[in-house]
Amino acid sequence: MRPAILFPLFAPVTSLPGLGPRLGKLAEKLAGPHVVDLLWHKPVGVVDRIQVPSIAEAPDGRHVVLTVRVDGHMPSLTPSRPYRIRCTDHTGSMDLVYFHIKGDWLEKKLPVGSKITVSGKAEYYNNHLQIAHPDHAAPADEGAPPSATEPTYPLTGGLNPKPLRTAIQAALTRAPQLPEWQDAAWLRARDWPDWHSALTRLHHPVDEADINPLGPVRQRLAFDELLANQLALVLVRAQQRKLSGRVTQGDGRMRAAVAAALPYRLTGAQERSLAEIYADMAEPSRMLRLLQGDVGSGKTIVALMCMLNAVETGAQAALMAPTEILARQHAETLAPLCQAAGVRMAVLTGRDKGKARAALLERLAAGEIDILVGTHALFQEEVMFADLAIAVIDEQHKFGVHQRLQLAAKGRGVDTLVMTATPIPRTLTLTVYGDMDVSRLDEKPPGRQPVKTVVMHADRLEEVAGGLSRAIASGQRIYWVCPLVEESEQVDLAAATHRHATLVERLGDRVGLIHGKMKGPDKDKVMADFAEGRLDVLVATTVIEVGVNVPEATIMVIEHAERFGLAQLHQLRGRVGRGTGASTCLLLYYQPLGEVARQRLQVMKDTEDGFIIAEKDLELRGAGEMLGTKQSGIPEFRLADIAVHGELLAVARDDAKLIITRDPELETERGKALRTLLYLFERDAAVKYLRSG
Ligand SMILES: Nc1ncnc2c1ncn2[C@@H]1O[C@H](COP(=O)(O)OP(=O)(O)OP(=O)(O)O)[C@@H](O)[C@H]1O
Repeated sequence: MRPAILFPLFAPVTSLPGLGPRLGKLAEKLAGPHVVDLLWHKPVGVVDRIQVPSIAEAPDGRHVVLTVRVDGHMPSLTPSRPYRIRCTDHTGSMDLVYFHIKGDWLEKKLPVGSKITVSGKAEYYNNHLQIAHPDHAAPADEGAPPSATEPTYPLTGGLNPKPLRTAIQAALTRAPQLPEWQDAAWLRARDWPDWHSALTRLHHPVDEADINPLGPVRQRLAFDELLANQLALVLVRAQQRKLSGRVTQGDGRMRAAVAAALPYRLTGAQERSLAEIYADMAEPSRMLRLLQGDVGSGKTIVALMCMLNAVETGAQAALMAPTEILARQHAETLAPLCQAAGVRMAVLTGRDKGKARAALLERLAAGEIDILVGTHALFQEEVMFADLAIAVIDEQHKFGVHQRLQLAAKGRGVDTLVMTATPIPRTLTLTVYGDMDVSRLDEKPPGRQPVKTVVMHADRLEEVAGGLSRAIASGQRIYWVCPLVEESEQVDLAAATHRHATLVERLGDRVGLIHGKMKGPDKDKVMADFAEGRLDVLVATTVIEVGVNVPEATIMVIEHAERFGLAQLHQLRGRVGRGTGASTCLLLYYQPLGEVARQRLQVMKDTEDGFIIAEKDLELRGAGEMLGTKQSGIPEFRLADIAVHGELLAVARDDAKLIITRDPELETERGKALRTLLYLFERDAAVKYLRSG
């Protein structure tokens, strides 16, 4: 359970002064639901104010604080004119300027003849000093004048700097002194402050160094966050090791039957990865291995072979996919091969209900199903295996680390193989998977031709559509991916429906539409129609993003390509070029491209190597945005920035391993402090793996 000392930090943001229900909602949107989230909200700049003795001495462009006398109010006469307050001192006059406000309340607050302190950016118009929207203007004898330096924060519409700053300052007063979890010698060597001082300096910066990502304050806090992340992963891993595994070594007969039925030979990379996996399965400890293979590298057959290795011993295997479409597709690919090997395979997704489902579960529990393919429905409690020996999880980062273990818990000594096509740069792999063993499919099946990628403005849409009718006439199949509209499936859908209608008009009725809101069986039907050639064109929202395999499809059109993340474009493009035919990918953009957008699309033109694309993406956009979506499973760091703190990540990994070797249950003084660190960064689940956790 979370220690009491942290309770104040996990109170809702609305418990902070000034954050009522309305502003509270905005603060939550901006930073997160808890007080601690405001502490993690980093300043982006520092206002550096100077006290000036008189109007004549205020330097242009600087933030100044000065004391003046109110001479008169000049209300705005038309909406386009600002409200002005004329002020003077013994050296001259100046104006306070307010746009778009009715200033009645200002006359009361700053009455004519009163002495006031004002603070804001000094600007000269026609040699006359003015301060537009001062951040402070109050009677000189009322309250403290603003401090010399003040942080500025990222904002969201409707939440002004002042209430946000007040709330963050209040959050800071709730931050307790916590026992030190970092190694004292390491802190001294780096000259880093303790946690509380670091936070205080972050939110009361004296200069730019206090908010600079490479300064000691940010580095300390980033390292705390990275250590929490790595420690949690190491604990999960250690937990896996504690559980006993099993030795799995099939006799090879089923695999031989499948190999004989395959229309191709395995690539060198597939053989190599399989050898690694078999060796791992033969060890008495549990396997926890990542199979990383770029789009179209042939992971599915590798998955089947490892599952057969287990089935040959009389045990069972599970293959879990992130979506219904993929689960069904895997099942379809595997069915003929399973049949050839005399293996009983079944599919279970959320869609299976009633009697059929009950019968399936019964057969599974009785050991009459050898391989179960499905979606996260496999996690359900009623799903019980007779003897599960291996769980293969496709595109695991859509699931969580803990879900992965949940599936492994359905058997005795279950080996886990996680498959991913998302090319995650090496630095980031660590944050998602920690120190998993990795097998790589770094070679594509022979005969693949490079996908020709063309970037063009959408005003050539007509031309593109014309080209498509020629392609269809020559028997090609086409994906048409519709614009991605952030956070609005509804609008995505409208765009796809509209595009479908225009393409039907132009190309006839062999144009299908598939989107996330469709019912499962309808989706299956459209997919099958496209895969089997009854449809020439498939208009889709991004539901086809991962894993769909129709080797005959050779053209991919992506509208509004500039809105997609590079990793996503790479995934989408990976849907073509999967057979031996020459393929093309058209990236259409609408807005004139900015420099970064242009460079990103250029990367897509230049290379098909997922790892290069991922590294470039990281470089061009920063880790936070890389995969765009929250469910990508890549932890969203609040204080660390992987593009800047990559080196610290490696240190955190080594540190975490060392800590767990020396103090596996986190029971020493430092160990206890580290538990607090895990709670602070909401890695509660990891603490549960500890004795008395
Ligand atoms: N050794 C091989 N030789 C020829 N073709 C192969 C080989 N291995 C796999 N394939 C074929 O390559 C295609 C892609 O394989 P698969 O669907 O397993 O890719 P994947 O790695 O899952 O890719 P993605 O992550 O993009 O879905 C399939 O049509 C498959 O039959």
